[in-house]
Amino acid sequence: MTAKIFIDGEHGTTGLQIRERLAKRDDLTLLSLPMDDRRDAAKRARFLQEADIAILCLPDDAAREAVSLAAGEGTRFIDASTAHRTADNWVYGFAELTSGQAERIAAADRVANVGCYAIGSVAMLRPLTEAGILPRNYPVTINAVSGYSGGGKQMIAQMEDTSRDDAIAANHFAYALTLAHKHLPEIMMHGEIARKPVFTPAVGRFAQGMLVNLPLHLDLLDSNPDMATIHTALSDHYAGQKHVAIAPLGEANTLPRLDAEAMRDTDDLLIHVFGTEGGGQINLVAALDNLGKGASGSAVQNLDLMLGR
Ligand SMILES: NC(=O)C1=CN([C@@H]2O[C@H](COP(=O)(O)OP(=O)(O)OC[C@H]3O[C@@H](n4cnc5c(N)ncnc54)[C@H](OP(=O)(O)O)[C@@H]3O)[C@@H](O)[C@H]2O)C=CC1
Ligand SMILES: CC(=O)N[C@@H](CCC(=O)OP(=O)(O)O)C(=O)O
Repeated sequence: MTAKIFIDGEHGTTGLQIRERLAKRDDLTLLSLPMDDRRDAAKRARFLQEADIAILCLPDDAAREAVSLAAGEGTRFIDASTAHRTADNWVYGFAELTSGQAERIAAADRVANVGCYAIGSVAMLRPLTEAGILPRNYPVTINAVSGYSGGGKQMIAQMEDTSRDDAIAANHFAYALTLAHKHLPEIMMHGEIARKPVFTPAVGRFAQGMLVNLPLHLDLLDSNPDMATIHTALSDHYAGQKHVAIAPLGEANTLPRLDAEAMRDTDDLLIHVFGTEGGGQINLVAALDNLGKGASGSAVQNLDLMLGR
């Protein structure tokens, strides 16, 4: 029997990408609302109740509402919004997070899909905190740049349509300048760090792609590790994984630059360990597509786990 899937918000940026990934699947039946009905609560409720799994690609409040619209109907959820990423009774939808996470997702009724900056950050933090290399109270700094599709339909329009009153002219801008970005609780909880990071995201004039930088002073880490120790800890953590990989050590000597669009149109995340041996510092950099492993790609990976595919 095919599984019934409803993408609530399928006409938005994340929803469209999930629909494209699922379109050719014959093991699924997609319940689909026309664009004009996308905000019709009664029609959404019908599909939310009928679906085996509903994937929510909505703003936070609408995602919470969608869960309540299907209350008691046995629908399983994957929520792409920020609403449930640190909530009790929701499993965090990063299958490679730690041992057993893929199995927890497979068994879950409620999966909170990852945030794009958050998965980049957590993917680098968690192996180091788990290995006892990064003290949980380390003063973490995270700098990142995202493609503008990370801001959804609104930011895409602001970046692409210069005639709009709210058009954005900048080619590259920093934001979240009050240091209170909504991904911070998620990064802290799943990265297992105790001190709030200084997180400065930015957006560039490209549609999809992301670099997340985590610079570290090696003498402030436990046992003053060298670059190879960090590289090994990351490689061991993700050994055998298909969607998370660690680039070879020493790349900094051969790569003149790192393209923020390097992982565009993939569902994979690639971690680099940059620095100079003996230099006392490293910069870990996660490269991903904000709509791939940062959103829609992860959602489909979680869906497959939940369906036992
Ligand atoms: N873009 C990205 O890279 C990522 C996004 N996410 C998260 O995924 C979710 C969706 O984001 P994104 O796809 O970018 O956003 P978009 O704005 O592109 O799409 C959201 C969709 O939801 C619809 N919608 C809004 N409010 C309601 C409502 N009350 N009832 C029904 N439908 C509604 C919108 O319709 P309308 O056109 O009428 O506004 C639109 O179709 C967000 O929570 C976002 O934070 C997560 C990771 C990365
Ligand atoms: C470029 C841009 O605006 N990015 C979004 C985050 C995108 C993302 O991860 O989505 P969630 O909102 O679901 O966490 C932001 O900073 O708010």
